[in-house]
Amino acid sequence: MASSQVELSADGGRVAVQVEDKFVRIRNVKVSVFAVDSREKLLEFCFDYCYWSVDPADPHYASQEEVFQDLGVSVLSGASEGYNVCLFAYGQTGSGKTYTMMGTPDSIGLTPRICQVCLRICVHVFSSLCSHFSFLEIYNERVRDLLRRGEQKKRASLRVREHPDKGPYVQDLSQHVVSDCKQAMDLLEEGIANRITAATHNHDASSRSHAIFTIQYTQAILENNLPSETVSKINLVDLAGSERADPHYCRDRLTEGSNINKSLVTLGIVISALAQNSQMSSSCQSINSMASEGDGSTVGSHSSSLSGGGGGGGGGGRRHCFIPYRDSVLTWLLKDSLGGNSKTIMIATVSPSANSYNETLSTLRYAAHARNIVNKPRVNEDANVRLIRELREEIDRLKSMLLSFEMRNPSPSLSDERDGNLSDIVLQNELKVMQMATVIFDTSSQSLVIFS
Ligand SMILES: Nc1ncnc2c1ncn2[C@@H]1O[C@H](COP(=O)(O)OP(=O)(O)OP(=O)(O)O)[C@@H](O)[C@H]1O
Repeated sequence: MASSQVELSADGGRVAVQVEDKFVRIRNVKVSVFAVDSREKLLEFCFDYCYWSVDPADPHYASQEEVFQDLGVSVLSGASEGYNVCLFAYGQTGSGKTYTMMGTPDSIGLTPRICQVCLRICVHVFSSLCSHFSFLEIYNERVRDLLRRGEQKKRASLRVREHPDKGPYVQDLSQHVVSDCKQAMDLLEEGIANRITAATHNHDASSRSHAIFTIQYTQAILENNLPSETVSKINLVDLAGSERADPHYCRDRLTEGSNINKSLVTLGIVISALAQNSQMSSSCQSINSMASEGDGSTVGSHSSSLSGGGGGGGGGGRRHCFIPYRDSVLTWLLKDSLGGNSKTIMIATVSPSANSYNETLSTLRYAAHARNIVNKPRVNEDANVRLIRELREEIDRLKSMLLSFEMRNPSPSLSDERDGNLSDIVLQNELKVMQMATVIFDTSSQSLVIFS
């Protein structure tokens, strides 16, 4: 990209963005090379992956396949390990969010590719198990089902509710069982066609809503000789143009402007608060680990209690920020994806043109913030199977304690009482495990498919 300063972008502006390996550089072309002022001419950002996809003839051009191999494959591997995964595209209008997430008929994007592979895995590996798809849009802070048919279609807006364990969800959102690729592609096309779009100053089919496509992916596995189900959720999100967070945009469409604004502005607040909390936790952890390095006897205990502290407490006497997830429908629905039980990837799409300098810089800063967030994903395993595994681990731990106790105290009179207590606990746990294992076999023998 050595010649990028003199290249012109599609909108006639000078190319102001350079991509090299994991770095994106943005040049402020208004600042003269000789100027002596406080404005910076070149700013650099580092991300996990950076792609250049302006001109297919460019040797550095990143194809949809390349993006899928990096990001789509990690979404699928996260889901197959039992994690919730979220991938969302953020950027100004016309910068390529929908192209990246959905693609075009000639160049399909991440969502159809992920669906296809997901279904292939379900069909070949899990024989009769299949995935559930749903597709919604958030428009003017209202949730619309993009896959609702017939009479039900008339019910315009759906309610968001929150389950104490499963988190926020959309009540009455249609779920579609899909068993082959054709069905999946038809559903995707139907949903995309139902999305609200409009012409904007630089994009004649601009998405005015935030779209969330969800795949619920169920796997049956055999763990410690017990059948178990893990259910992972893949959220694929195509946001409306980020300039809608700017109060000066869309003055003529006041209602739409202000509502889309609300979701995107709240998203910005949530991301920066989460990044701040994550940084605070990591600095507390390093202070604690430095402290415990000086006092070798207690290594580990402090740092593990801190990392388990969730979003509220926090150590070191400093308070974690409140995260206003419920201030907008988008952040409420993506609560887990943004700061909880999910492996999340943010794709920031930018225009290479100098005409979009401010918007591009703000998108890159946004993404740099989001990169600091540390989520706490966990495998969504069956609660009973998890309990059995924990009890078995406890039994093993108690048995080894008993053994070492007996070895250290050969005189029976000293250790009798303690031995008796430990043996009782081991026995009780073993009984619990047996009872639970029987219940799981009884209730699940009809519904689970175990792959060989
Ligand atoms: N990397 C790319 N290669 C080829 N065409 C692209 C690429 N990125 C975007 N486009 C094309 O540019 C146009 C705008 O892209 P797209 O619809 O993805 O923008 P967007 O960010 O989703 O915009 P909006 O927020 O307004 O919906 C589309 O015609 C799309 O096909």
